[in-house]
Amino acid sequence: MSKNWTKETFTLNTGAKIPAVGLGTWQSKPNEVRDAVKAALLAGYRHIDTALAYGNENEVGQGIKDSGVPREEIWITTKLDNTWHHRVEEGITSSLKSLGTDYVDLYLVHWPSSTDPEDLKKHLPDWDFIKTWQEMQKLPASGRVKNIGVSNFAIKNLEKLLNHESTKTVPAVNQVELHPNNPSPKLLDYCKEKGIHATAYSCLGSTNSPLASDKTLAKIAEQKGKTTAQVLLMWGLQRGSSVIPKSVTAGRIEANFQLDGWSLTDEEMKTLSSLPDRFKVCGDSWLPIKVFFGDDEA
Ligand SMILES: NC(=O)C1=CN([C@@H]2O[C@H](COP(=O)(O)OP(=O)(O)OC[C@H]3O[C@@H](n4cnc5c(N)ncnc54)[C@H](OP(=O)(O)O)[C@@H]3O)[C@@H](O)[C@H]2O)C=CC1
Ligand SMILES: O=C1CO[C@H](CO)[C@@H](O)[C@@H]1O
Repeated sequence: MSKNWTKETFTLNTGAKIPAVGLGTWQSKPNEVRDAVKAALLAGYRHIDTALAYGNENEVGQGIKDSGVPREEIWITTKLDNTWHHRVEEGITSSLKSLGTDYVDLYLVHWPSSTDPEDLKKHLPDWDFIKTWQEMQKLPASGRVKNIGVSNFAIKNLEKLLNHESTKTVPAVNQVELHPNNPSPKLLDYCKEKGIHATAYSCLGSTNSPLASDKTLAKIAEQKGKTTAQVLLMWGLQRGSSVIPKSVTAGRIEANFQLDGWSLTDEEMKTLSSLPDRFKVCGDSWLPIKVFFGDDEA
């Protein structure tokens, strides 16, 4: 059954409603991201994804103000950087200041890696993401963070977190890489079972996406009279994940939001979920510890 996805939300375990489609901003360059955020909000987007690590929170905040859309109508997600795990309070304070807002709707632990700021090849010896989550859990009481969640958490990391005695708040969201070349059905099922909403990042396969030349995807898009990007977004949405396509190109920002009143059939969904190729945009080789264990793949 087709939906009007541009108005649709997913309800989180806190009762909050995250808009199904958002704008990604990783690799959106300075002087581009401000206009991209404004263009997206004027096109109807109500969800913007950023991170301290992207170095663009300031411009994202400016784009939001330029748009004239009231703050309370917009869902803002930002993320705690790996080298800030032992400074959660400072991390959120810095992000709020850069964004020029009093609160964010969602604050995520960007990776389950407490990286030593003095040496990016090292993990902090006395700090892991369990301690980080203890600090994260304190944030909603202040009103400066409406919901807390995680990102890039494989099942093994989620199990460790959920089974720890200090975990009182189940993450509202796990933001992970999801596209037909990295569909992660086991991880998606696990999140669903635990009441954790999954947001799909690199949902188009990111920059230089191998999916851009996938013949099966191209055929489905042609048959439906849609772009391959629109089909990829619909595939993500129909699996129950919110999607956050990044673009700094006005025409693409608009086209990526044309997701109302059509759908993929069960057969098309199955075909796209069974593409044989596998690739990951964001691996863990750059981190001091392993965070993926294969259970996010499959
Ligand atoms: N939590 C995490 O660790 C991560 C989170 N993310 C988040 O997810 C967002 C999306 O992921 P990202 O990796 O950026 O990649 P996406 O899968 O969103 O792809 C972005 C790329 O696709 C291009 N593009 C966008 N729309 C179209 C279109 N309609 N037709 C053709 N090309 C198009 C963009 O180009 P152009 O801009 O030039 O138009 C850009 O090169 C990020 O921006 C970030 O906010 C991403 C990675 C990791
Ligand atoms: O959001 C992100 C974009 O990619 C980066 C490099 O892999 C990461 O910092 C992060 O996952």
